[in-house]
Amino acid sequence: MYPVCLDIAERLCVVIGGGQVAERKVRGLLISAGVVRVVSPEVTRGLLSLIENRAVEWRQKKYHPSDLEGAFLVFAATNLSTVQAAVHRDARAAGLLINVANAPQLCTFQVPATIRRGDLTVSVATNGKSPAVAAMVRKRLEREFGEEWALLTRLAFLLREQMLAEEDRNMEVKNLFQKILHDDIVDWLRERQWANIQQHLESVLGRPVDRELEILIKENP
Ligand SMILES: C[C@@]1(CC(=O)O)c2cc3[nH]c(cc4nc(cc5[nH]c(cc(n2)[C@H]1CCC(=O)O)[C@@](C)(CC(=O)O)[C@@H]5CCC(=O)O)C(CC(=O)O)=C4CCC(=O)O)c(CCC(=O)O)c3CC(=O)O
Ligand SMILES: NC(=O)C1=CN([C@@H]2O[C@H](COP(=O)(O)OP(=O)(O)OC[C@H]3O[C@@H](n4cnc5c(N)ncnc54)[C@H](O)[C@@H]3O)[C@@H](O)[C@H]2O)C=CC1
Repeated sequence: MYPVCLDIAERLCVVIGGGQVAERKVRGLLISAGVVRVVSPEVTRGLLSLIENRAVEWRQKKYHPSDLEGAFLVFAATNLSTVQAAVHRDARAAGLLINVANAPQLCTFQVPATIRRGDLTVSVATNGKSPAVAAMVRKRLEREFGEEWALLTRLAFLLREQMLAEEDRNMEVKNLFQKILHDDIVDWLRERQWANIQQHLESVLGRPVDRELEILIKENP
């Protein structure tokens, strides 16, 4: 398995099945701004409320190959192995990326356990060997990585944007971030110790960082 981050914004993701597993996949897709179509005679309460809010399209019927038209990603998440096999076969034939919830060996992609802190994403996979271990590691990461990591990522982005706009930059960016990113800055961000952050950044960069900090503070008072 080779991990990648897919841009699914505004792309159609078709989920066959409407149980708990389908619902979990749908929620993950919506977080990443995917356009979701669910095909299933029945759906969970959770899916129903997403459908009622028009966050998800529902084809209230059994799977038919035409349901895959226009898809970028396909998920087979029914409880019937014959349906699972048919969706897998049709998606493969159409050259689509396919996740088969009951058959890791048939998946062309698998879904990792994931935490998100702003633009920071941490995903955990076990090559399909133990999703429960993946979920366990995800829970640990949730405790270890708080919302301050969203701030750190945002701040680094604001600083990096400026660095990349300047000339003679490549070596510099790497060296500067080695100096900027240490454990203390994570603590300062958690505690909103803006003065310490400002002092540290200005001593490394040798320039004022009022603009970047103003943006960050406005977003995270
Ligand atoms: C291959 C893969 C395909 C895919 O779905 O993408 C797959 C396959 C299977 N899962 C099964 C079971 C469970 N899956 C979970 C949970 C999750 N499963 C997820 C991913 C994956 N599951 C992919 C591999 C990822 C990896 O590399 O590890 C997570 C990470 C992501 C997500 O689904 O969003 C999400 C946790 C999210 C989180 O908590 O953060 C739980 C726990 C629970 O439900 O609480 C159980 C019960 C306990 C257990 O079995 O371990 C079964 C047996 C079905 C049966 O027996 O009927 C199969 C089929 C098989 O293994 O044959
Ligand atoms: N990959 C994963 O993370 C996990 C996978 N599984 C596997 O995922 C599958 C689904 O699990 P659950 O959601 O718990 O099952 P479930 O029984 O709650 O839901 C099955 C869904 O499939 C729908 N369905 C049945 N026939 C259909 C058809 N012809 N066309 C379209 N939809 C149809 C049903 O209406 C129902 O909504 C099972 O095969 C299970 O073994 C189970 C746990 C975790």
